[in-house]
Amino acid sequence: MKVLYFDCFSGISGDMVLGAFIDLGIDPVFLESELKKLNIDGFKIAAEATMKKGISGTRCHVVLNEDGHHHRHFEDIKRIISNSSLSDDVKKTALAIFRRVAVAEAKVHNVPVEQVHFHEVGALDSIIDIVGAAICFHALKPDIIYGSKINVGCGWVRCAHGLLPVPAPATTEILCDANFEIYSKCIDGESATPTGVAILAELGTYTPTTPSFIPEKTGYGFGGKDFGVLNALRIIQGRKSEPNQIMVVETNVDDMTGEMAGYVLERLLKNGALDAFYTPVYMKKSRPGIHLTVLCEESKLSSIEDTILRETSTLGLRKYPVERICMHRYFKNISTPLGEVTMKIAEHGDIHRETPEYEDVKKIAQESGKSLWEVMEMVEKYK
Ligand SMILES: O=C([S-])c1cc(C(=O)S)c[n+]([C@@H]2O[C@H](COP(=O)(O)O)[C@@H](O)[C@H]2O)c1
Ligand code: NI
Repeated sequence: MKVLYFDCFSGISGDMVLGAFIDLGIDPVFLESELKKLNIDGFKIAAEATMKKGISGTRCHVVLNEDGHHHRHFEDIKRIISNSSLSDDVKKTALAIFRRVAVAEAKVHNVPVEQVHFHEVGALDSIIDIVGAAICFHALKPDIIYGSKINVGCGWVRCAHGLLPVPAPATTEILCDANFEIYSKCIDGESATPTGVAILAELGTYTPTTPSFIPEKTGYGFGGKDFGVLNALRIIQGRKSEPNQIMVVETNVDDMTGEMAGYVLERLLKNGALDAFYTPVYMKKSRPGIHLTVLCEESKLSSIEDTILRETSTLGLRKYPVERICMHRYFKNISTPLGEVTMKIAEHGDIHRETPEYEDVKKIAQESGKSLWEVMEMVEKYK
């Protein structure tokens, strides 16, 4: 299982993310050629291997020519990304990151999301940072990205609105919709930007302490400012064995129709649940209700939580980690006089169990006119 750990000891910005990904091994030529699929001119990726505070890493920034300094609305940005020839996965991730920035700006400036007018954040370099991060993410295909506490800096930052407090209002709103702890230490200035925080909030899972995994390599992406301390995002890449720990997410509802309940299970399984099921319960005021249980990997937690809160009538949910034991499973085909049957084999220690796939047994029973019992007995003789 591939792990990336974003160590945000001096915050995170779009440039720092791209720099760290390139330092980790993403080819800048590949990145630029993918970005050209946006069909917009006026930019170049400048990635330079360099040293800061004696540490080698990569400084990456987007170089814009005159055409690049456009102001855009969220609608324009959505159109550019959707109409590009990037993969659907990259488009989906980039749009989700941008939406976080747009929702935050809408809230801060009290305008509808679609009409958010990006001056700095919407400038071409943010599009490049966000789409670039999505490209790197889908190229590396991590199973999980962990994110540390974020050192956001302190003081004031000068931007198009004037002098704003750090973290900037947009950054703060993005953080309010994420689940990352923030702090400020040793940095006078803005170390976490809206773009950087939105990327981490979308791709990452917060971890208050260093996660347990086997580190394999590191990438340092330098920021452009000099804060006196090392201004870099460090991504540590590593691996850990397949999770034997999964999450259980639960909620109770008593005011959904049966049709809605069925739909919710379909959505949950589509959005990454390992299993999802209902148990009948009696709730307050003796109301018959349903208890929803969802099993999922930690990396799918935010998608599962979102589905439950969006698609059910619940006002909250519970979640907790559980250990699981999985038997090793594989398949083999056997030939019988009535046709091929796939056997599912499950093993654990000295336990060995072979079971015919139900759909194969059913098909043979229907085609031969025999009962399911007779077909099962017949299969036993040929396995
Ligand atoms: O462009 C806008 S509207 C803007 C809003 C805010 C608010 O907090 S509101 C902040 N900023 C600042 O712009 C720069 C660029 O940010 P990136 O995420 O594009 O790197 C940064 O200093 C923001 O705090 C812009
Ligand atoms: Ni703003």
